[in-house]
Amino acid sequence: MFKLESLRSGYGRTEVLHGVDLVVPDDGVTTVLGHNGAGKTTLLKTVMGLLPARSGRITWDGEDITRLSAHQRVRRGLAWVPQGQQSFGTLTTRENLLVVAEAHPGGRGRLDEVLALFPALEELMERRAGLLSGGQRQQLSIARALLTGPRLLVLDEPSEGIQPSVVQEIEEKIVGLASRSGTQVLLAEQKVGFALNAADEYAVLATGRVVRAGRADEAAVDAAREALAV
Ligand SMILES: Nc1ncnc2c1ncn2[C@@H]1O[C@H](COP(=O)(O)OP(=O)(O)OP(=O)(O)O)[C@@H](O)[C@H]1O
Repeated sequence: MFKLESLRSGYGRTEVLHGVDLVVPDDGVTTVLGHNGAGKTTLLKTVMGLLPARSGRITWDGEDITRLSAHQRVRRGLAWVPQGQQSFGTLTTRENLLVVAEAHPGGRGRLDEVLALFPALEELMERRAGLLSGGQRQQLSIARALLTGPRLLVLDEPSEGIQPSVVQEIEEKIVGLASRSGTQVLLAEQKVGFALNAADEYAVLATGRVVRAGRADEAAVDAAREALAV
């Protein structure tokens, strides 16, 4: 289990997260819901080690990883898909994949498996990433992260700026990742439908505090909407 306990972090003198508790179950998906500025990206960056925790703990299968560098966390199996479908725009899809595949042990061997998950990318291998649609770029971003062979995939607003039909496809891939290949997923979202369809657990974040959390069952939709409306 991946666990955050009383996690605090922020920027300069400003504390943004004021003691966040959260779990990502084994083989499971946890989504963090919240409006713009609630602290979702700050939370994910602290999980990745891109921002230091000021206090509190991050543990993974019992190991305290709170003070590990981002690099050490990646080596333990964390992978990061940042907001905004980031990739190298002037490189082709193939080059974008190979840059990651070659930098990680076993990356090349995972290429076929990852392309089987995102077959749309196979037809776009020679196209520059900068010319792909938002949905295609998002698939490329997730594929790049999967080439590292992660045990926990961290995604920041994967549905942002993507047309609804593709959002559903990405949602299905994320659910499949957790249930079929046992990859844990932690994702931040603003869209309640997407967030809860894909998730086993959810937490609603408001001004850096968890104001609602629980199983992502049918009752969660109303509970999450109510918490977001406050
Ligand atoms: N680099 C930074 N320096 C200072 N303050 C920051 C920085 N990045 C974010 N903040 C502030 O931290 C707070 C939380 O921002 P954060 O980006 O974590 O929210 P979010 O929930 O991810 O929002 P969004 O959905 O808009 O990405 C906001 O008040 C924001 O202004």
